[in-house]
Amino acid sequence: MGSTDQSESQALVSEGSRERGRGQGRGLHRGTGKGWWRSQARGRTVRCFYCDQEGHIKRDCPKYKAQDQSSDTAATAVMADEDEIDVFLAASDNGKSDWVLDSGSAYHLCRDREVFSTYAACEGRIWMANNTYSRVVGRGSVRFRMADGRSLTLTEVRHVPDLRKNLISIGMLDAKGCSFDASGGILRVSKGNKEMLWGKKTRGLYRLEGNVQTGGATVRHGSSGISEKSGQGKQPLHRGTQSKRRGTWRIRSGTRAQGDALGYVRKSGQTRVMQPVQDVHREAQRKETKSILKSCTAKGAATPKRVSFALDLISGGVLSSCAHKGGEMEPRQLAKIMNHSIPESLMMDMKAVSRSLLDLPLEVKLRNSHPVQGKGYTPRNKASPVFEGLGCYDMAAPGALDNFFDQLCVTPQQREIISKYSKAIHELGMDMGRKLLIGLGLSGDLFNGWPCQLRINKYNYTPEYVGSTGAVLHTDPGFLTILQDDEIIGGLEAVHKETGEYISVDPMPGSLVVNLGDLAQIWSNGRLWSVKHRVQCYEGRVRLSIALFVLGPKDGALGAPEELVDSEHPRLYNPMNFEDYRMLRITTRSPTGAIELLRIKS
Ligand SMILES: O=C(O)CCC(=O)C(=O)O
Ligand SMILES: [Fe+2]
Repeated sequence: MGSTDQSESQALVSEGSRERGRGQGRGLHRGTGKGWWRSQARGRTVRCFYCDQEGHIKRDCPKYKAQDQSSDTAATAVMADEDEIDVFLAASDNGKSDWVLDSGSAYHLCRDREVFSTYAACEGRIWMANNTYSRVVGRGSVRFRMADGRSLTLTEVRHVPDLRKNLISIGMLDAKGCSFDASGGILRVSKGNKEMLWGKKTRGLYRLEGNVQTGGATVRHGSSGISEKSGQGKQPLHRGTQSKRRGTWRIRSGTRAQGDALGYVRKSGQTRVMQPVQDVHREAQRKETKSILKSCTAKGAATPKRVSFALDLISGGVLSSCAHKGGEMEPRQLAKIMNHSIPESLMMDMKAVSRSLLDLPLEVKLRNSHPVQGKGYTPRNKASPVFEGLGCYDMAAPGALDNFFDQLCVTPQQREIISKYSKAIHELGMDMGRKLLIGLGLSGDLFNGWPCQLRINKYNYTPEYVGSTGAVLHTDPGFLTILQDDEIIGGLEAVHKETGEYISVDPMPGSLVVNLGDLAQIWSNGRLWSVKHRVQCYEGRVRLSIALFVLGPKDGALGAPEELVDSEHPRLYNPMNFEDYRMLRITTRSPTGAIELLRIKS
């Protein structure tokens, strides 16, 4: 992918991590988040990221503190829930700690607070292979004494009290440059030509040959995420304070678990073929996503909240017809689509190109100008210190992309990728316009000739911003938005229409988020709803998203067509032209409520 951001490859499952401590993740983005930006962040009105009340921050939140203290209880409660393998390993834990290496987990996960040698409480969630979330309550380092006496520290370990299995993520090790070799029932993990750790196969699980070290010995953090000390004097292998069930870390192999169906090593004839771990994860994610989508589109299935908007265009039908329920329209606000027409490789290439464009010097980015504010480059500014965005207005119009390319001195190879992606995403948008009409019992080419804007959004998050807002609560003023959000860093949150709750729209690699804007609500006479959403900073790492905004017709006002207006459905909104509506929102400073100004009083 040609990315320069080392942090981005670390996670493949979704996690919203909102840290209390400051230690983790620092220094990854040197050169950003310097003094001026920090002072901006400090000046904001505070809102608790845990209970959403104003006036205090999460660290001081009484509810957060209460849950934090009760996390030990939660960890104890899961003891009764061990499966057979866990019980076996726990029972055999006579002075040895059991750690499992896992190709299905995107993070190192540990359920025991007391084994961490460094620790910062945080709040987040992690998507598990059984399609549920578990709470992340902290992160830090865990030290091991390997069987040969070397000391090893695993960093960036998430503390997940609900966990049934403690896992060392092969994906994370891979992202840190480790290589793997499995033979004779031993899995060896090396870095360069140095062996870092190894696991022995027991009942299909590779168990780390080493012991957790607790206590105050020095911890040295390596940039690789694993640090190593050799030749240390003997230390107690296992402290008396450790519980029996501590440290059941396994290496999962082959067919053992749902999220792990592929294993990390494939055999081809007699030759062992190492499959790129990232590919394995992506495949596992795809499978997981599909099964979630299946479960939530299945008849009568209880839909878990986090995927309540999930929608599969292939199995679920078109956007709006999918929203029909018992003949009645149940408007959808936001959908996550898989199985769309855009190849994942193209999405990733576009992300890589976008990242490099936003890494250009400021003076170059400023050349992406447009007479209308917000349609070209939006630099970071006082009101929005983390956000910047590049824009190509009316991207399907002749010459628009070429102009964008010239402004930013885009290379021929980058041009090809952007052109391909723009064509594909634009076609998808147009297709959705047609399908929307079909879903409403109409026909035609709804979006034909409408200007669309391509925008590449970058959120320059650093740890100081965790818990703050990257994009304020808003609705999109246009008709439809198709977003390729960050495949790793979450943060997009939509407001549930009925409950008013924030629902986090978590990353799912390969998926696109589709949401409707104000113009869709006006045009559909209230059958479709625009969704209020915002972007929060969950992690102090750069977040990147690419949006296609289908805006509105170039000329003339857009209102509900006659077919959607009758005595039972009187016209709700006065028609309006997109640009006028956009100005109305700006002048009335109404990023969410301007549509009410168009409501026809009955
Ligand atoms: O970056 C995102 O995830 C959402 C961006 C967004 O809401 C917008 O550009 O309107
Ligand atoms: Fe938006």
